[in-house]
Amino acid sequence: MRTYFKKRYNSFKFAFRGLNSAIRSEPHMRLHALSTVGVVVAGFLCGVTKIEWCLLLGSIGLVFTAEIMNTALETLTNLVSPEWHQLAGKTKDLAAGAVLAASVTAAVIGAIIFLPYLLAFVKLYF
Ligand SMILES: Nc1ncnc2c1ncn2[C@@H]1O[C@H](COP(=O)(O)OP(=O)(O)OP(=O)(O)O)[C@@H](O)[C@H]1O
Repeated sequence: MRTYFKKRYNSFKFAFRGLNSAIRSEPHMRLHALSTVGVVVAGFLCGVTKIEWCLLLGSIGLVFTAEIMNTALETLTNLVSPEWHQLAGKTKDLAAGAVLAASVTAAVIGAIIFLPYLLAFVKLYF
């Protein structure tokens, strides 16, 4: 039982190490972190509903997950194929495509949620 908990503890430790490494070494991750702060502040300012919070947080998680998987695949590709190879390029392009798909989805969800609040604000004050 003690070994079980020790193993789970180590798994979390390694996972947090990966998250920390991604945030420290990837400029895109810092951009995502900054966008996250912006979205959370905007969410509080607009007073978004519970469902809207869930959609926003889900989108944030989706983008972070895609970016970390992209970093993992880039790192592995650099290890396995540091020299130019068509398949290495394809792997990196696919991983980058996943980040783009997640980011566009998050941007559209953000626009659907925040635009009505923005329009209401504009109508009220202008
Ligand atoms: N070993 C390789 N063989 C073939 N093409 C590669 C290789 N490495 C990179 N490429 C091509 O160059 C593009 C950019 O690769 P790079 O490793 O610079 O990724 P990046 O998207 O700039 O990463 P970062 O997230 O660090 O900015 C890849 O998407 C791929 O098309």
